[in-house]
Amino acid sequence: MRLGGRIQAAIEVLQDMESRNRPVSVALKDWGNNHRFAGSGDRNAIGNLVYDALRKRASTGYMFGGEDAEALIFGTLLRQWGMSLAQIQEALADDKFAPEIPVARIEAASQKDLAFMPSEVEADVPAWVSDHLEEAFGDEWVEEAKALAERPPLDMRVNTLKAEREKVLKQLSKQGAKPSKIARQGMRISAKGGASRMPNVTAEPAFQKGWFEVQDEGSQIVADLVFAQGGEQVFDYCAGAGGKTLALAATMDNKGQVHAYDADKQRLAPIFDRLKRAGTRNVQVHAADAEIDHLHGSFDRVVVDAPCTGSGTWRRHPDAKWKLTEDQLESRKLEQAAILDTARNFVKPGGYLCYITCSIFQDENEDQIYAFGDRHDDFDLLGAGEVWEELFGTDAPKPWTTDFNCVTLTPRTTGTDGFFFAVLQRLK
Ligand SMILES: C[S@@+](CC[C@H](N)C(=O)[O-])C[C@H]1O[C@@H](n2cnc3c(N)ncnc32)[C@H](O)[C@@H]1O
Repeated sequence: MRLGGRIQAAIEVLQDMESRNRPVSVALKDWGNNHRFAGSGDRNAIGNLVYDALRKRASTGYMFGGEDAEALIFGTLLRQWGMSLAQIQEALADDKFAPEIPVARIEAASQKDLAFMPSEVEADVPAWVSDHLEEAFGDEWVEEAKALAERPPLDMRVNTLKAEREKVLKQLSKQGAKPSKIARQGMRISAKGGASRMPNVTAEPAFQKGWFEVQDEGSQIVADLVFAQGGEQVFDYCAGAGGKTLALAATMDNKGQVHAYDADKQRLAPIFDRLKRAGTRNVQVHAADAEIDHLHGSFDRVVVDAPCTGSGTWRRHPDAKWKLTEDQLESRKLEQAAILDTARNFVKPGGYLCYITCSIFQDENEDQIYAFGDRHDDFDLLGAGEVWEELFGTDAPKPWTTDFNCVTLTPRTTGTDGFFFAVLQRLK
């Protein structure tokens, strides 16, 4: 396919997503199934166009006077793919699959006065979200939000149970993998622009052999901040598909025990294959409440990687940014408080309760921790900032922190997805 056909396809995917209220991944997959002739390069380019368009939906819509699919896709070519109108015209000339170029709209958008663009539009977030971001980041909230509207890199974590980072980096050097700036076992392939493709690293023999996992650097860092030590008893209470479980087991060098539990069996299901491939021998998986009741008061560390709005992952899931509602945020907050209150029972006296979210909203983060402290005076909030310096030194990029206790990672500060980490110690 030439660029014209790809543009037309991206417009159709956005329209389909909108009219049938479907996730972007489903609309893209459906388009692929209905257009079997399209090669992987075409699918990738169409996906890039659609995801980039969603990342800056509000600001592009503002420039074009509407958030319709035509405006968003041509706006993406101009703003994010760096093409001029003349270049677009040249690329689409004599392409019978190309849509008509909205020349007048593009010219008007290029001349639009942006001086009065509302902050939430510049930030590319829903209007109701701006208060939450301002609460979290003060005057810097727009810059923080803008960094969440950029393309993310591909991050991987080396599985130290099977390989050393140097060795895996060598294997992936052709793909452009470099050591991460913060995570000690991290590797990164940076995002490039336009129709560029991320390599399919899971097809690499090194992945099949379990030498590395695909995991955002922020997720690796918060797993590291748990500070699990070999020989300890650790409970991953919201284990999901096991991203943190695998990282914890590797940090502990297969010594001690990691117990992995999730209230949702379906989410837990992939963990078994992943554990096998990674060569972990110290993980017990629990899919039923009855299996964990007797574990009260027995853990050195309990990790609550809580269900949340996922606002820290909007670079990777830009459609979720526009679908999130205040009601959903309120529901997540109630769940988080209830899970913390239950999970604390598993911590032994002197042990630690680690709270993680992939959200950047204070109401899901600091506010939850301070409210938990008010409800339970047998827990003390410790300084995660000190653990940070011990693990990553003082030269690495620093997270956002208001009090040196709780830390918030963001694309702008740490170059990672947005994550929150806090640790409390059980006193008695
Ligand atoms: C952020 S995800 C976990 C991601 C996972 N730890 C990882 O690193 O890949 C949150 C998980 O919490 C689980 N969850 C929701 N409510 C729960 C509850 N009441 N008890 C335990 N887990 C719960 C969800 O099923 C979901 O898998």
